Amino acid sequence: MKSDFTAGFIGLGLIGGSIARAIRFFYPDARLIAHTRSRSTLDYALDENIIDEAYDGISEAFGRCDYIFLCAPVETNASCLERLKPLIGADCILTDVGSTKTDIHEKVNVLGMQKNFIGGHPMAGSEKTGIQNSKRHLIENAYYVLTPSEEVSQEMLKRMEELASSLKAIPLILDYHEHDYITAAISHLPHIIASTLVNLVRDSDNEKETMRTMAAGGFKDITRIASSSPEMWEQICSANRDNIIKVLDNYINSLISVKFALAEQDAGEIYNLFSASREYRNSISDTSSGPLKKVYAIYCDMVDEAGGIAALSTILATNGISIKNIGIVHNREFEEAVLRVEFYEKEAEEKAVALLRRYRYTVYER
Ligand SMILES: NC(=O)C1=CN([C@@H]2O[C@H](COP(=O)(O)OP(=O)(O)OC[C@H]3O[C@@H](n4cnc5c(N)ncnc54)[C@H](O)[C@@H]3O)[C@@H](O)[C@H]2O)C=CC1
Ligand SMILES: O=C(O)C(=O)Cc1ccc(O)cc1
Repeated sequence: MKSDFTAGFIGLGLIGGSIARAIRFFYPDARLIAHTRSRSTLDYALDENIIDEAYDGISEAFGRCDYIFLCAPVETNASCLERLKPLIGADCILTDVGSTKTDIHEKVNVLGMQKNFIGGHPMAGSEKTGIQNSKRHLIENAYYVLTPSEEVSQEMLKRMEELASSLKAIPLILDYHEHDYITAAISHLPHIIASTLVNLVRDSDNEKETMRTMAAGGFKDITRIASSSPEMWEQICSANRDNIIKVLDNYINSLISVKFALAEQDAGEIYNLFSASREYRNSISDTSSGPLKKVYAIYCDMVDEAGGIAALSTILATNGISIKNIGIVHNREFEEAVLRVEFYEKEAEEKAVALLRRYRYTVYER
């Protein structure tokens, strides 16, 4: 794969910005061009050296691209295809990052653009939006689903897989219908559940807002994604309506079963609910790839148990590194107890490893 390619971006927020940053880092000779809705995003991207050229519309310049990434909300991505059709070259890989795939594939089929289109969906991200929150590490170790059109050549698909791998993501080829059923269950329904739960609490609260005040760990854990972009999620839900309705029906039935079990005082059934979910949830690794938050943790040999935590956290704090979590771990993986230190982001983890090694700590990265 050549390294001096041109990549175009339409939409340059959390996901587009993160992919552009990763390309800039791994391919310093690549040329990056972009169009987004707001001029301030383009100016920011130019100032931060994320892109080389900015355009206020989908101009002829996109005809020079070896890759075009559609990184706007899903309806906007599909609506750009018609304008791109006469511009793109025969070897251009046209891809998107949208959370739904059937809608855009159907538009590609109608327009006869199957030879160029490989659907894409990096299974990474967060409730945040905008290029200011983008990070070159965002897609690292995350599955990057690819849904090639039937007419895409093996050579083009290989190029796209190689690009995703070289940006440190893990390509995973899926049929686009299957993709949309899977994401309805593991991503779209959970967003609906989080938002309806938050709104239920808001509507059930008293005037003093005691529920809001007391809302604790578990509630916050499962409702983080209720802070996601309404514009983006309305479009995802509309585009994947049929699949979401199917899994929503199953979910409503399971809630009704819980209600019956409670009414019937069926303790066994309630116990089974929690024990089955515990077993399955524990089998999903928090460090594995996917839309679950990535964990940036390191392990250090303890120098002395009593002052160990204090000494290490002082070294990190005085060097401007924030700790998300710190604690002593005893398990079979390590001979002696070790300190587990968790960070908010990859950069902090990398800085801490280098720093602690300079202080002669033995550091394990897992
Ligand atoms: N947020 C997440 O965690 C993930 C989102 N996605 C998908 O990625 C896409 C982008 O999402 P984010 O980056 O999170 O959103 P974002 O809100 O951070 O960025 C969206 C970008 O699209 C631009 N845009 C919006 N309407 C436009 C228009 N009409 N013309 C040109 N540009 C326009 C905005 O200016 C912005 O640059 C969506 O399709 C979403 O389904 C995929 C994986 C994860
Ligand atoms: O914030 C989270 O945990 C997410 O679920 C992020 C996310 C949002 C949309 C996607 O299509 C994929 C991942």
